[in-house]
Amino acid sequence: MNDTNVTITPSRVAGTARAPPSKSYTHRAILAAGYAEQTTVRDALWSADTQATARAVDLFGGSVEREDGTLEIDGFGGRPDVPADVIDCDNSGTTMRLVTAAAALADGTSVLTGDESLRSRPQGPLLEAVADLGGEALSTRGNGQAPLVVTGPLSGGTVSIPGDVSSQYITALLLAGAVTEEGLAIELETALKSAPYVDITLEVLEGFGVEARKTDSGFAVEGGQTYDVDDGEYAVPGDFSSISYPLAAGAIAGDDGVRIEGAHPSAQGDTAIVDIVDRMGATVDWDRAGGTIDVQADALEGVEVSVEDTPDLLPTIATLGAVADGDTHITNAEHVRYKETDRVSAMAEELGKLGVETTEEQDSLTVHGDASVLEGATVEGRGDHRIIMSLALAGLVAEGETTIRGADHVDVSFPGFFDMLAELGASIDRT
Ligand SMILES: O=C(O)C1=C[C@@H](OP(=O)(O)O)[C@@H](O)[C@H](O)C1
Ligand SMILES: C=C(OP(=O)(O)O)C(=O)O
Repeated sequence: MNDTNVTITPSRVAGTARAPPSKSYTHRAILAAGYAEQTTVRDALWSADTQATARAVDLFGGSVEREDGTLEIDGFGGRPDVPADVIDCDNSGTTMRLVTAAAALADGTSVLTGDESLRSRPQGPLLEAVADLGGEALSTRGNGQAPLVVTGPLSGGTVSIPGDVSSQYITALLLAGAVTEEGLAIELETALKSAPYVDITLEVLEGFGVEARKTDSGFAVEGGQTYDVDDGEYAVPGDFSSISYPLAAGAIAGDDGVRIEGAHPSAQGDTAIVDIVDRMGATVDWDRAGGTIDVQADALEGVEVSVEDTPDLLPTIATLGAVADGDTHITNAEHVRYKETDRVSAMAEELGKLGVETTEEQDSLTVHGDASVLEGATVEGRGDHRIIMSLALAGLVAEGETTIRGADHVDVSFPGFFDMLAELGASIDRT
């Protein structure tokens, strides 16, 4: 992995692209199916990250079989077995958080690790929550980062947790809480960032017949519940974080229009990208019932956008801002620094190599847009799928050649990304 460089030269794009299935829904559906008896998950995303969650379900005593986009999942019988091996969550934060809480249900000890990026991301608040609930959860280095050692079983109770580091802690506790004896009440110590991701969790739980709810101070889930989906089948909707890339490509280089299929409404906060591209000046039409979005390029103008609810859109918006005229001010962005890379700095520095001026603050990124200054250069993908895909968009308009190093990492969320871009007409050379 990470050996492929991709070179893009200025291109116009046109035609139809299909959104890959949602990564967030797929992770949750795989684990929910692990808690259930037998489930068919249709239209699942099979990417490096979702495969990490499938491996965890296997290690907990379930089984995940794949045929095309369909997963046949046998659950681990309500409570996970103690894994016979270390759980390697690879690059996936969602896997590590969701699996940590699941491991705390097992009657014994689980060990979780991941790649270098994942081993630098914050797990401390979730470890403390597990410990407060009567489990044991340690960072081997004592720095709140993986490798993690988690010992269960915990039986539930009330726990408080910050809401401004990762919403995945809440998701993890809700998914596990449903099969504890006592259930869980989760009290938020701060306002919740990335809140729509918890809405996705509530939607998936409902789909699996599990009741969980918002409370005045946070969230709650009753214990002793059974995961069971109607007709044994769960279907995953299209991914709006992934849709942001063909949508932005159409907005900056789609003179004859780009159509995106598989764009049905769901709880995803990242549907906000449709409105953002519209506000910037592109022509956009979302047929929600038909699940298609049509976008056509136009002169774009800078906007102000809060990414409080939509952290994964920051890299896409930063590239749109670089091509737009005037400043794009991306606010409420501090939690975007805790991803596969510090994406605020990563986008500032890599766009800078293409000649784009930015102003970075702890909680915001301002991109001083001017398409005429974009000039091709060699940029680093930094092992971060969203940085790679967003820099590829900039390559569509930067003069000369833009080479992205380590471009394979798109397989984390969007394995066919460069094929899609090439099919839309982008000039791409892989070496
Ligand atoms: O729960 C999820 O599926 C996700 C939640 C978000 O993370 P945070 O809650 O850590 O911001 C998001 O950035 C990530 O890509 C997926
Ligand atoms: C941050 C992301 O995912 P995760 O937290 O699961 O690594 C992402 O997909 O952008």
